[in-house]
Order: sequence, then C-alpha cells, then structure tokens
Amino acid sequence: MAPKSRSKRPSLLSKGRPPTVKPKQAALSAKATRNLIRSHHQLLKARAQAEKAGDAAKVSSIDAQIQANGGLDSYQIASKLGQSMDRGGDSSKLLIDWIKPQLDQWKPELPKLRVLEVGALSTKNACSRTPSLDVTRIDLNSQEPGILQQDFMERPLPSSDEERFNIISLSLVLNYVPDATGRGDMLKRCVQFLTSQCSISFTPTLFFVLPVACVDNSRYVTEERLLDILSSLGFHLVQTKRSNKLIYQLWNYTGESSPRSFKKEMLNPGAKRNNFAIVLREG
Ligand SMILES: C[S@@+](CC[C@H](N)C(=O)[O-])C[C@H]1O[C@@H](n2cnc3c(N)ncnc32)[C@H](O)[C@@H]1O
Repeated sequence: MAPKSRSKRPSLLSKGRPPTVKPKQAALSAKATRNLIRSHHQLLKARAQAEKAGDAAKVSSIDAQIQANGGLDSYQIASKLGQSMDRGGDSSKLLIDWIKPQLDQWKPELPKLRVLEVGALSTKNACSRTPSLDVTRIDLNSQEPGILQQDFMERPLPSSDEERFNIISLSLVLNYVPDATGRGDMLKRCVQFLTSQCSISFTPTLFFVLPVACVDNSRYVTEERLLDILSSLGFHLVQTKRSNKLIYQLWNYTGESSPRSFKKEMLNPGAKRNNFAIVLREG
C-alpha cells in the first residue's frame, strides 16, 4: 500500500512561529542564567550576615546550598554566558576604547603598561589582546592556567612600583563582594596597587563595571554617592557609559584625596529598591 501523502498546508501564523525559530530556548537559558547569578549573590550576602552574627550552623547550611547550586564554578560559567547573551559582551573592549589615545604613544621597544584584572574569567579578552598591555589576571576561582587563583583582598601589598599597576580592572567584581564594608575596603585597596610610573604619559586608572541597579535602584548608593566615595579616595571620573543593564566607569587616580568615612545611609527610600551599599572606613 502506498504511504499516505502528508498534507503540506502551511500552518497559520496565529498558531505560532515555525519550529526553526527557537527564541524560547534562548530566552529560557538567559533567564536561568540570571537566576543562577542572582541566587549566588543572595546566598553570599546571607552567608556574610550569618558569619557576622556568629551563626556557624547557618553558614554551613548556606555553604551547602551554594554547592548544591554548582558553587562558584557554575556562577562563573553563568557570568560568561550572561555576558555573551545579553550583557554587551567583553567589557574590556570599552576600557581599551577609552584609553586608546594614550596607548597610541606606546612603541614595542618600551615596557608594557601593567594591568591588574581582578575577577578575570578569560585570557582572551580585549585587554589580553592589546600588545601594549601586560595583564596580570586573578580570580577567587581560576578557570584557566593564565589566571592566578587569588583573593585580591589577600594579595600581598606591593613593596615597589614594579609590583604596582597602571590600570586596575574591577568589572562586575565590587557587586560580587557580599558586604558593604568589604566593598569600601576593596576600593581603598586599589589605591595601594596603582602607580604613575609608566613608559608613556599615563595617569593611574581604575576601570569598573557595575549592574545599573546598584546605582539607580539602591537605597544606599547613587551615582552621586559613588562620585563622593571615589573622589574622597583621590579618583577623578573621566568616562562613564550606560547600557540597559550595566554602568561602566573610568577613573583616574590623581592622589588628591580627602579621606573621610561613608556610612550606610538611606538616600533613596522605597520598598522596591535594593540594599546595595558601600561603606568606607576612615584610615
Ligand atoms: C561576575 S564575575 C565577572 C568576571 C569578569 N570580570 C567580567 O566582567 O566578565 C565576578 C568574578 O569576580 C571574582 N572575584 C570576586 N571577588 C574577588 C576577589 N576578592 N579577588 C579576586 N576575584 C574576585 C569572582 O570569583 C568572579 O569570578
């Protein structure tokens, strides 16, 4: 018996898109990625609070939850995916665009500029592909041989300019730090790792990237507050850019600091706002 011929009636548009178009899969993955990142951040915050309260049982139960979610490894994979899917890709491209006019002074016979990339997930980003830059990459959990497994907060303080850097990159790292004082300490620590000693005319530079929600929707941080905090440490804002999700900033370290403390202070009350905060301790 001859096989029944299938009717090839075109399906109605009202029945949905043809199966070759699969936006649903991608959208789901993007959502799952965001959820994983969010949940990792929330668990880290809860862990920091439990540790502060001396609640060892809660700390180990949160550690178990973090591991059950795949730990820092899964978070890092999600971060990489999240960037390629909907976060505008490699943020270091923008850093290179911003400093290109200065880098153009560099010639191959000159020593390279030293970059410290904190929270490095790749050895192949725009920074690493720039011939004038010598990049030291560190991360709490190294994903590749060219990334040193190291906590920036425990990296030994430099004893000479040879151990300092012309550029420090903190791309999506400050928001990873689970407590407000830790964030302030991280910014203060950057100052100690910067140097103006350079083979070309170049002002020590800090590049950082934060989710926009950290400055637009926080009860305790605004762009103005960020400016006040970094200015007090001796930084001067030279570039800023926003995408839908991220804020990118380039700061020059002028050394003209006016040290002061910043507490966790309610600046933007609102039930739907977040608690991202930066506390700066004097001294
Ligand atoms: C969201 S990922 C960002 C990675 C990359 N910089 C980017 O923009 O795509 C944050 C990374 O910062 C790392 N990190 C957080 N605190 C750190 C610290 N104190 N020292 C070194 N790495 C840190 C985490 O391990 C994580 O891999």
